[in-house]
Amino acid sequence: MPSLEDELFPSTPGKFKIDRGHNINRQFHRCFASTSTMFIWALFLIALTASYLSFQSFVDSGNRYFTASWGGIQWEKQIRNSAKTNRPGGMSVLVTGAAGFIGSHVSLALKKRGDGVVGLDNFNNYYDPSLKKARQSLLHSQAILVVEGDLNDVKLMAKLFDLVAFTHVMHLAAQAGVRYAMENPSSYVHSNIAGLVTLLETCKSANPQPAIVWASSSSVYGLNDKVPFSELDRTDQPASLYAATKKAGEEITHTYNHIYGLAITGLRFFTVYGPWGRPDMAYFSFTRNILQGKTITIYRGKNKADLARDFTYIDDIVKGCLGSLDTSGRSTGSGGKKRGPAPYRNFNLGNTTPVKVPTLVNILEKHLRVKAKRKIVEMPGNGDVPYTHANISLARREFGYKPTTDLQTGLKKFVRWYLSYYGYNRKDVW
Ligand SMILES: O=C(O)[C@H]1O[C@H](OP(=O)(O)OP(=O)(O)OC[C@H]2O[C@@H](n3ccc(=O)[nH]c3=O)[C@H](O)[C@@H]2O)[C@H](O)[C@@H](O)[C@H]1O
Repeated sequence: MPSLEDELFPSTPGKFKIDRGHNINRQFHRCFASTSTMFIWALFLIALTASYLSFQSFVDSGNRYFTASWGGIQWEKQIRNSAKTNRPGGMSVLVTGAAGFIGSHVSLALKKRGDGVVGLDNFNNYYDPSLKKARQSLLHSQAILVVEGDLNDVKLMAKLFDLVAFTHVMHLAAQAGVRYAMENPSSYVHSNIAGLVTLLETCKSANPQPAIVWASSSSVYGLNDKVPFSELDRTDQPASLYAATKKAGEEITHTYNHIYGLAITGLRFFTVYGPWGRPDMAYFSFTRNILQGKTITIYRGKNKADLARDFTYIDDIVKGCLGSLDTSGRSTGSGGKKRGPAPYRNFNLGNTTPVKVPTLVNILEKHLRVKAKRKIVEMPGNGDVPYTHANISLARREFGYKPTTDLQTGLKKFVRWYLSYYGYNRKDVW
C-alpha cells in the first residue's frame, strides 16, 4: 500500500528517486540563509494576507447583496402592507408559489375578499419565467407583494414570520409535472420534500402557528384502479416520482400535525387548467402547437384505450382552496410545542367528469378553429396513469365544494386568454 507521502509525491517509474527529506532541508537553508531573502518572504506573506482579506470582504459583500435582494426597511414595510387584512376577521395568508398558476389565482381571490396576502416564489425556469413575471405584475397591480425567494431559504422564511403573524399558509410552491420527474428528479426532492420540511419547521416554531393548506395531487392514487377515486382508497402505489413526493408530503405533514399540533389540509388537485395556466401541461402545449401548425402527440393506453382526465377548471379550484382555508381549524401549538390535537384533512378537488384526451383536442380545435395534426403513440412508461376521476363528496360535505365549469366552457375561456396574452389577432386564427 502506498504511504501518504508516496501519494502526495508520486514517484515516476524508471526515473531516479531523489532523497526528498534531505533535498527539502537543503533548499530551506538556502532560502533563509540571508536576511534579504527573509525580508522578501515577509513581504510576500503580508501581500498574501492582504489579498486574502480583500477576497473575504468581496465574498461578504456578495452575501450582503444576496440577502439585500429581500431585506431592508422598505421591503419590510411592503411585506407588512401586503399582509394587512381589509375585512373584519380577515386572514393574513402566506401564499407560496404565488407567481405560479394556481397560486396567482388564489392570491387574487383572497385579496379581492379583503384578506392580506404575501406571496413567495423562486421564479425557477421549469417553464418560461416571463409568464411568472407577468403574473407577478398582475398581483402587484392589486397590491400583492410577491417575494422572490426559495422555500429552502431558512433565514428568509423566518424573517417573513418575524414580520407578519400569518394566520394561514397556502402552500402551492412545488416542482410540478408528472413526466419531467424522469429528467430532473432532484428538483422534486428540493421543492416537494426539502422545501416542504423547511416550511413546516418554520410554521411549527412560529408563534402563533398558522393553519396550513397545501397542494397534494390526484397522482397519489397512482395505480389505484377503483373509480371514482375516494380519499379512503389506497395511495401507496405511486406511478411517478412526482406522485411519490406528493404522497411523501402527505405523510410528512401528518407527522407535523401529530407532533406539533399544526392544522393541515392537503388538496388533491385533478389536472387543473385555465387562463394563466402552465405551459408544460397538455391543453396548453396542444394549443401552442395547433396554432403553430405543429404535430401534437397523443398518448394512448393499453389495448388502444384512450387516456382520460378529470380536468378541473381553475375557478372551481380557487373556490376549493378558499373553502379549505375557511374551514381549516386552528393549529394548537406555539413555539414548537403542541397544546392539543389539531385537524388533519385531505380532500379531492376534481370536476367529477373525466374526459378523454382526444376529446380535449376536439374541443380545442373547435375553439381555435384550426385542425390539429395528430400523432397517436403508445403511452410511454414515464409515470402517466390511464385515468383519473374524483369523488368529491368529502369536500362537498366539509365546505360545499361544487365545481360548475365543464371542459367546453373552461377551454373557451382559456383559449380567449391564450390568444390575447400571446397577441394573436383573432383574424390570424379564424
Ligand atoms: O392531477 C394531477 O395531480 C396532475 O395533473 C397534471 O398532470 P397530468 O394529468 O398528467 O396533466 P397533463 O400533463 O396536462 O396531461 C394530461 C393528459 O394528456 C396526456 N398527454 C400529455 C402530453 C402529451 O404530449 N400528450 C398527451 O397525450 C397525458 O398522458 C395525460 O393523459 C399536472 O401536470 C401535474 O402537475 C399534476 O398536478
